[in-house]
Amino acid sequence: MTTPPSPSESSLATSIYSEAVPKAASPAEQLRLRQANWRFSTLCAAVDNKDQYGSSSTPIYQTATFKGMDGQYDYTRSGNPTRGALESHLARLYGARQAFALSTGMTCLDTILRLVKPGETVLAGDDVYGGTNRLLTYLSTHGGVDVRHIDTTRVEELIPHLGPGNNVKMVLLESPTNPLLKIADIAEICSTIKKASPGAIVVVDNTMMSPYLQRPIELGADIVYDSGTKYLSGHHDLMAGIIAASDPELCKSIAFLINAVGSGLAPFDSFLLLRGVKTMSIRMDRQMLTAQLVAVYLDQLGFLVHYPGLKSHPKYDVHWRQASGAGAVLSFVTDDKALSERIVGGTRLWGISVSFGAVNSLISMPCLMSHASISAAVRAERGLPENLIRLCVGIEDPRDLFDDLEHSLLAAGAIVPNHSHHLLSDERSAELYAADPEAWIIERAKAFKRPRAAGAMDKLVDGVKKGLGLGEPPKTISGDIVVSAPGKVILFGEHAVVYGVTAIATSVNLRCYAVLSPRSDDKIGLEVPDLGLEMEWDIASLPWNLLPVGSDGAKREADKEIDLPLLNAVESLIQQGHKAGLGAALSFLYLYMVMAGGQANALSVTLTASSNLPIGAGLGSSAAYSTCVASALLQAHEHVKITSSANHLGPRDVNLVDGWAFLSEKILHGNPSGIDNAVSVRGGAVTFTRSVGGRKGGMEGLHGFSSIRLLLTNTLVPRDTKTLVAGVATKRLAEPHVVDPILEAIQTISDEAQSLLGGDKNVVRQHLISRLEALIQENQQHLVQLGVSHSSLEMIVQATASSPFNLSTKLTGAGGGGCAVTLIPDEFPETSLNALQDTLRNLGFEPHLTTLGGPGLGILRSPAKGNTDEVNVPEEDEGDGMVVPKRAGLRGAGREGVERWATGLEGDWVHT
Ligand SMILES: Nc1ncnc2c1ncn2[C@@H]1O[C@H](COP(=O)(O)OP(=O)(O)OP(=O)(O)O)[C@@H](O)[C@H]1O
Ligand SMILES: C[C@@](O)(CCO)CC(=O)[O-]
Repeated sequence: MTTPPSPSESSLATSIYSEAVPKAASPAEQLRLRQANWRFSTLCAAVDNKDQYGSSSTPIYQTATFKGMDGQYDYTRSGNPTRGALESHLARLYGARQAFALSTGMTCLDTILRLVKPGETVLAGDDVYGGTNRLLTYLSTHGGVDVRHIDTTRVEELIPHLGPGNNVKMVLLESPTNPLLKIADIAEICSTIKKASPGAIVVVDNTMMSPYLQRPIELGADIVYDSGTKYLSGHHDLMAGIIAASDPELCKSIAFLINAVGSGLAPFDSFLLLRGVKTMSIRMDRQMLTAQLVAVYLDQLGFLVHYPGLKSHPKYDVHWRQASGAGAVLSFVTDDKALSERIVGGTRLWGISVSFGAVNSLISMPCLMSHASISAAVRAERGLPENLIRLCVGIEDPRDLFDDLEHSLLAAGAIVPNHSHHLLSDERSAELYAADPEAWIIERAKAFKRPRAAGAMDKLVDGVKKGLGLGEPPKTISGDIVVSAPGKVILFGEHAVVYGVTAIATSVNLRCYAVLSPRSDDKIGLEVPDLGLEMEWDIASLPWNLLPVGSDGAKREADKEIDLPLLNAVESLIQQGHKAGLGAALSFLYLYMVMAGGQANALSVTLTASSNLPIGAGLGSSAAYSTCVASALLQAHEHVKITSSANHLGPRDVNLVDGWAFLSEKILHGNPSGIDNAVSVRGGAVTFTRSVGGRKGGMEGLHGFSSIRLLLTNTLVPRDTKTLVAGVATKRLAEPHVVDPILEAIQTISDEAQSLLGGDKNVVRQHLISRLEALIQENQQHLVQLGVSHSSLEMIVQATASSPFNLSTKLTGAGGGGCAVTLIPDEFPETSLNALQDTLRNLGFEPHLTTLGGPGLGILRSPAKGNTDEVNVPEEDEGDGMVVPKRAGLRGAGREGVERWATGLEGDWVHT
């Protein structure tokens, strides 16, 4: 494999400026001619700025109007000095008479298409950008224009449309096409069109190349346009489009339309684009070098790769005749849509995004993202594979990009270690990379292979390994498992509930969400973006030998107690700087192991969890997380199944999840009562009594809760439930005569609250509220006596109790900071509620009104088979409509976006 010539060395990159300098010319003339010979990179950087103060960078003329009637400019819609400077700079780069800067690439196309009249024909490629396709479709349905999509990589396909009497006004080309990197012979098409249809205009969307690599006007095209959002600006910090043309009449028509419509680029964006373009060639050189390596690597691994830098590209010669580089976008097929989703979902450095051309590397599945606005049927007709992955290479260090991509390919099962080749040693890798990057990447790729492309040697080695009981393909799940579970508010009885006192709690509308996704590299992974946690372990390295003999994975019953030697061994595997991360990883890994029951039954999976609950604030974030972990793992082992007809989870499943979530809570909390997980799994409002010392426990639904308004206020003081629960235990041991009467008093409070909230129709509303307020105050006093309040909580108690609010507040959950809950009576005015929230905010707290009650555990049921290929992407907006692999979507959603992410998923949620 040979690397194509560096673009800066290519003759094409310099050809348009190679005028000879005559010896007899004057110094000024000599300078002009020398400048005319400047190469492309020099032209990019050397902006000809004629500012009156000699400013080095072109100033931003942020003005709509200009004074006086006889100046060069009057109104920014018609012209602006910053835009003007950009346009003359770009005209030189495009080798065109004139360049125009517009608001987006699509605005360019819109402007150009206005040159076509109803009844005329537009011939366009069949692998055009989705947005282009959308606008062309609109033109044909609303503008009476005959739009025909043909394979423009085959000139002969154009011929039938150019017969005598044809009405072809415009031919629209992309080369290379996006995302299949097909090549059209621009010069040949131009000459064919000019001969057969002299009046037709050839337009080239040059965005994939930029004027640095390809200048279609020199090849005979009439108009070229580019999305300036891509390589020209290079940082994805602006939107712009450029049109360039040389025919004076065309230039006049385009200028007329831009002024008439008002689509010229704004001054500030013109400034940014002018700044970006200065580094275009240097950015693209770096991007292309890496793109070539990526293409060689994937090709070497046996994927079908589309990239004109590969000699195997069917139109390699045509491309290199008309362009001086292969660009930095490539695509490859995996033959499996789910596999592609796993690859895309597993990368980190390669961001998931539409668009391309910026300094950051991107990965996407065009059929789900940039080309989603083309229907699945049309995509199939045009040979756009659903599993196609597009890579847009940025300027990062190639070694980091390969580490990331390789990790994801391996985890997804797209490649497996190749037994006949060893991994490159670090020294050899460094040596080869420095000496010959292409040789380095070929060697690197040899250590892996595609699973199905096993050679005879591999088969032999695999066979021997299999015979030894090694080398079985890793067990995994068939698709993503998606679950969610709510947090809770305890209204009465926290802490006391640990000792068998009744507590009253309800779920909140804040939830933890989790995706369990398959992987194929014999590893297990955990990603918790809320805690900045990303970990993975080799399944074989887990302490399986510590599992009790006879564990077989058929765990239908949850373990009641924690196996401490196993827990300690698991803990020693976790290197985590902070306590929260340690707890989350420990409970996950422990449950993972005991639920599998042994290595033979272990599944290679990654759990991704994220929550919009404040973590460690007393709202049961750990129980919501535990419920998600338990329910996802139970489904993975098929102990809990959602049938296509079920509209809720049955009691057996609910109890099973609850049991395992409780075990996880034991790891996180030491001695939990079980109320948090009970509410998280079941949702709604309950009274909960733990079974202690032979006394019967139980749980009952409460229905008088939903109409009561509660204000939750987060003190933002971090605390740890485990420590607080242990503190009460110590106090009780030391002073039972103090603690036991408190527990009894709390029982009395819960009893009264239960009868008030239990749906007794005879209770007058006003009486109900005022009694609940009194009970809240009493309960808070008892919690203070137990030593679990905090000065921040007391501040909230006082602020809410003071005039004019006169409200009752107590801590909720474990206390020691965390959240306070305030009862808001029915008649409490909105203005006062706002004033109260302002007061609390001014004190440095975070108040929010929450909806109480609502569903417990939710499991996402995938859409029925048959519909799965039709992704529900809004037609009108490429960006918002993007469908991202579930795991990556959850990872990137953030606290604000997680609920939107969940409701936007394909399928329906089945709740308890
Ligand atoms: N979204 C999450 N992802 C992963 N782990 C979580 C998540 N939320 C909570 N956890 C785990 O739960 C621990 C917090 O539990 P803690 O009991 O201290 O708070 P809480 O459950 O919010 O409060 P309370 O138990 O008083 O209601 C974290 O340290 C972490 O280990
Ligand atoms: C403090 C506590 O009562 C509630 C924590 O949300 C502990 C428990 O019940 O597990």
